[in-house]
Amino acid sequence: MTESDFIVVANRLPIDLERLPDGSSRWKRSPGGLVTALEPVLRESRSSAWIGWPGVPDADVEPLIEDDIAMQPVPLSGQEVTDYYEGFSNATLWPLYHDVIVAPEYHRRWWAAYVTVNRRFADVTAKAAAPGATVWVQDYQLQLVPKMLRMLRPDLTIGFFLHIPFPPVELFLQLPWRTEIVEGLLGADLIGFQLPGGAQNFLYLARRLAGHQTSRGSVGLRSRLGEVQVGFRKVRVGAFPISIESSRIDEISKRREVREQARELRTELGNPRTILLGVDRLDYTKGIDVRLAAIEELLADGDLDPGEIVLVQLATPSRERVDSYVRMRASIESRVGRINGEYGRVGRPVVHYHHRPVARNELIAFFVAADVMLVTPLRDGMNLVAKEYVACQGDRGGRLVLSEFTGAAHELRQAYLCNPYDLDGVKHAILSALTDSPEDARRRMRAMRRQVLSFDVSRWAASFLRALTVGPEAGHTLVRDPEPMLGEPAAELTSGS
Ligand SMILES: O=P(O)(O)OC[C@H]1O[C@H](O[C@H]2O[C@H](CO)[C@@H](O)[C@H](O)[C@H]2O)[C@H](O)[C@@H](O)[C@@H]1O
Ligand SMILES: Cc1cn([C@@H]2O[C@H](COP(=O)(O)OP(=O)(O)O)[C@@H](O)[C@H]2O)c(=O)[nH]c1=O
Repeated sequence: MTESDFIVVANRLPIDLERLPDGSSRWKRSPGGLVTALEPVLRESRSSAWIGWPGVPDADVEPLIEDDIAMQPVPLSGQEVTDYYEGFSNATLWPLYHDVIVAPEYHRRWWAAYVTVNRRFADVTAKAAAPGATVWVQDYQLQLVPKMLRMLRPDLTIGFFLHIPFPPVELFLQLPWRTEIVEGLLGADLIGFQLPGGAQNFLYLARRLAGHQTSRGSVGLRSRLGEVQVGFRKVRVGAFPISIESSRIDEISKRREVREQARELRTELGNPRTILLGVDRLDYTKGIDVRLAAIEELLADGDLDPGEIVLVQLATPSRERVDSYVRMRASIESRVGRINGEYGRVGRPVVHYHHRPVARNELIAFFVAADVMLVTPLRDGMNLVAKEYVACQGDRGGRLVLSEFTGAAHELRQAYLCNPYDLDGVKHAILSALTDSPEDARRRMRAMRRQVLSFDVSRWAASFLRALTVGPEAGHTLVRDPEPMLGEPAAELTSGS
């Protein structure tokens, strides 16, 4: 592989290797919003590469070019998939960073695998980067890579972006390896979070846990970066809310064939008066159970007529061997069965539940067909699905019910916002969305479309990379606390991110 000037390093490649029963294999698109967001960024930049895991254990894959993107696979053994990916990444960090919705597990063996795999990613990147290259490390699976890479290649410019929430300080402090993680991240020149709250939580930890001087002023969106003084280096910390290819999705949603596909979907669903839609990876953070519980109660209360509405729930399989995911799937599927058993008729279920990935263009037809989109996570870094729905609405007044605990809710203020822990509040938001006047719904949607169409994914990438390579607006005065760490309550904490 030739050396690259710009490298994205992520746990996954944008394509996953799929092993077929006949022993052959093929590539398919990887799940999740990280890939959705970064794929267009990389497709547009020359002399670039994407370093990541090809999605299956023990895959011996040569570097390849796919869809104009040069890819460098990093292999993981079966045991590493268990300990680093399913274990430390998705049964320790993922629940810890998502408000401990399920209890995080702390195992030294998983941590050791996390260190080993992070080192492998750093080694591969150090070999692939041209002198003075820019490297953009992604997400919670690779938080040690910035420091490891800086030690190997001090000539590189290193950025890091966290796609999931950075947790409140009190929760982060549970982590036995908290200082190593903070110091790992501080190997970067710029650390990006989805929201200012996450950046501020991190600044607090850099000061109190690692004893560095940091700025104290508040961090702004894409501006007013914070700073951490690490020896002679200044590390900047900022908030860069991620987005989507808004105009492309808008354009696809207006195509005649997509509109036709949306009409066919409505017909296939029995021409209900109202189509409600949920689109998620099957993850306990997404609050699929919350929206099902709300719909079940609204049906029981007589506020929804099962003859008039259908809920389509598309649920992509995700992390299927992690215990909490296995339990959540069983409980969601049993609730779907109960709702249909109670309120469906022969050939007319109320909930259409599909446990499979849906291709992007097909998904857009669902967004066009849906009258009400239900996005009810208990916590979510951003939630690109909410933005994609908005981008697909054209001049229609589709209605978005949106959890306050998503990153997207900080930008989409005109959605029907709800607290997913307050079931009555969720029911109320759904009923408001259903009964609001068409003019009001259109007014809300117009405002959200302005936001989504102006702040698209290329603007997200450009703002991060400009701050990384050119340098941002100056930060604030640096301050060191008299006593590094611990135990005392954090006075200026912002919860979540
Ligand atoms: O790779 P997986 O374990 O299958 O998980 C898929 C991805 O899920 C997460 O996505 C996040 O990134 C989105 C884009 O920034 C954001 O909108 C969403 O809120 C996040 O949950 C995860 O962070 C990725 O690393 C995974 O690839
Ligand atoms: C269910 C489903 C989703 N997609 C696409 O995946 C991403 C999901 O991104 P989001 O930020 O909402 O959440 P996570 O990253 O998963 O935590 C979005 O672009 C969806 O359009 C898909 O292509 N197919 C699917 O079936």
